[in-house]
Amino acid sequence: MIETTIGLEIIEVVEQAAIASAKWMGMGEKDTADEVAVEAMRERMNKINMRGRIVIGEGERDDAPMLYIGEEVGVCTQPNAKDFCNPDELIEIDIAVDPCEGTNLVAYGQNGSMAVLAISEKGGLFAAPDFYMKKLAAPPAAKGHVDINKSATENIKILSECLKRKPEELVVVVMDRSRHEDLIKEIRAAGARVRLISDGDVSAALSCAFSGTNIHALMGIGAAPEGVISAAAMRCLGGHFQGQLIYDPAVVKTGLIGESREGNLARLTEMGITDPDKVYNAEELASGETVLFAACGITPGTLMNGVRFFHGGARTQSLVISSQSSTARFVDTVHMFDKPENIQLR
Ligand SMILES: O=C(COP(=O)(O)O)[C@@H](O)[C@H](O)[C@H](O)[C@H](O)COP(=O)(O)O
Ligand SMILES: [Mn+2]
Ligand SMILES: [Mn+2]
Repeated sequence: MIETTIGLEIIEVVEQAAIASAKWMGMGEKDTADEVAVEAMRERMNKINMRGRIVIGEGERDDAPMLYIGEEVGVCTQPNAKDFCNPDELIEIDIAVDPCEGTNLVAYGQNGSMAVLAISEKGGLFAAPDFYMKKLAAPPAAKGHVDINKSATENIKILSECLKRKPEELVVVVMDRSRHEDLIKEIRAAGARVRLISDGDVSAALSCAFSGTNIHALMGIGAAPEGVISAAAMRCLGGHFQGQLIYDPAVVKTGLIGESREGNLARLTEMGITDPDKVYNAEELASGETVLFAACGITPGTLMNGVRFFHGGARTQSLVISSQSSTARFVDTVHMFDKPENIQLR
């Protein structure tokens, strides 16, 4: 239902955000790389005949005025909507966005950044606070076998059995943060190899669902909003994803959560989260009947190329995943800005 309503327009949404941000690649200005992506994403989204509401957006972390949580997007949410569409005929949809996932990666010209979003019917995406989240992602063959409550050692053994690989043939992605020192030691001691990333754990989670990426698991703590977006993709792809909110500042001493455990717990209660220790699986974080996910590479990544500019145009690569049609479409697009003289085949 959602897929036919919005069609392939969401590809353009992530493409426009990625192109805008890629213009700032390597310029050392992370805020600008982020802002232009947000603006481009919002502008294109507001041209779609839909009644959308942002449930995960820019607001909390960056105090940004656009694509904030609760913002209504789409032609059919505008005051003059009735001139263009019949809003009553359209279902309301919830949208989780990260227009520039990996702002540091873009600013410093490093791999793994993307413009990304997830969509579902109203209430179909967990409205996660901008807290941390402990995450475990793994390939479909290990779904339901690995478990975030088990130790990394146990999970590596399970992964090894499910994927029919020796531990040393496994690669686990972990964010390069001091909070992961013990985790990294444990993974290595269990025989698996560790790929450390400075940012961009959505790309890492997603990569677990595709064989051939040489990424077999994501372990450790990243941001909760990115966890929901990753879960949306993993749910559609049948991959394993679990997430658990982190509210205790003793676990992650800096960053997204407040300084008091009690204050953080109170905030979760206010948001209606009654069991703060709950382990959510992909189907709970993205529970809607229909879930769509779209991403476009800004800088090169495991699954998608980054934006490549040429004289008069650009080429992008996106990934659109739908639970409705059970498809994962890799979309390669040539954008012709000024009638380029030369369009390369690949
Ligand atoms: O790397 C990330 C940054 O995202 P963005 O702000 O959109 O560029 C995310 O993939 C991480 O999940 C997460 O935001 C990060 O782990 C939280 O930041 P930190 O406190 O540096 O670990
Ligand atoms: Mn992000
Ligand atoms: Mn971002």
